[in-house]
Amino acid sequence: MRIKLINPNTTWSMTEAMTACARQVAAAGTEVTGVSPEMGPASIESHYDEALAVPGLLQEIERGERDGYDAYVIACFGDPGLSAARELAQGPVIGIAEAAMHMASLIAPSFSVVTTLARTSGMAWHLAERYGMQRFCRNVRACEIAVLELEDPASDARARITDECRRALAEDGAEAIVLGCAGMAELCAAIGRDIGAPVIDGVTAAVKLAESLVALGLGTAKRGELARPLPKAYHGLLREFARS
Ligand SMILES: NC(=O)NC1=NC(=O)NC1=O
Repeated sequence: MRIKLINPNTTWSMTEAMTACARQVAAAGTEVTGVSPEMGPASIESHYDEALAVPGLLQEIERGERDGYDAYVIACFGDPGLSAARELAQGPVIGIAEAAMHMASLIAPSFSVVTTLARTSGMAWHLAERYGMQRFCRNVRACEIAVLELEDPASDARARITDECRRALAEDGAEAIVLGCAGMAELCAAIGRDIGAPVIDGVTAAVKLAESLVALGLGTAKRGELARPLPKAYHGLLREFARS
């Protein structure tokens, strides 16, 4: 099977890192292709960034449909454009926040999210509510690390994230941790060993969920809300999004 992993931000080094993590867990018969859109923000740290990431993301979904991909992963913790992407896709489209929260709920009665900037915490709380995860989610903690700082070898990002994870276990009563950024995927295993508790990265969780759904012959339900968008005109820069 072929899975298209879309990092909605335009930082290709981050795309390559998360795709490598995805390929490490992918089954033998699964081909994972990682891409960033041609247009969009270098990182997604606000509602504004998220809104401007969606057109490029949807372009990649449309291209994926044309190229015959079996499933998609939206690899940004805000799950940007998830429902719109599901309207375009025949196969499953999995957001990393939804995937990580559901996986955490299967192995622990409670989890805390450890994320980047405090200003994105509200978005994580909103997703927990939207996904019915309020009774599991004990807290959303921010390390005040910019997304692209995660890639800086000179940054103390791993130490700061690990310390916040420890505080989540001690203070929130969380029994598992959900990493709140695709850029943290490479740190997941090491942090899990350091803190002695399950740490879930949404990128790898989403790849395995996508694989499972495809293996079960399950795709996006296309009868109602997630049916293909209706044909209509789109103007200006969005002109190319018109479909017959
Ligand atoms: N909470 C986050 O920082 N999410 C993210 N921003 C990105 O650019 N990628 C993410 O996963």
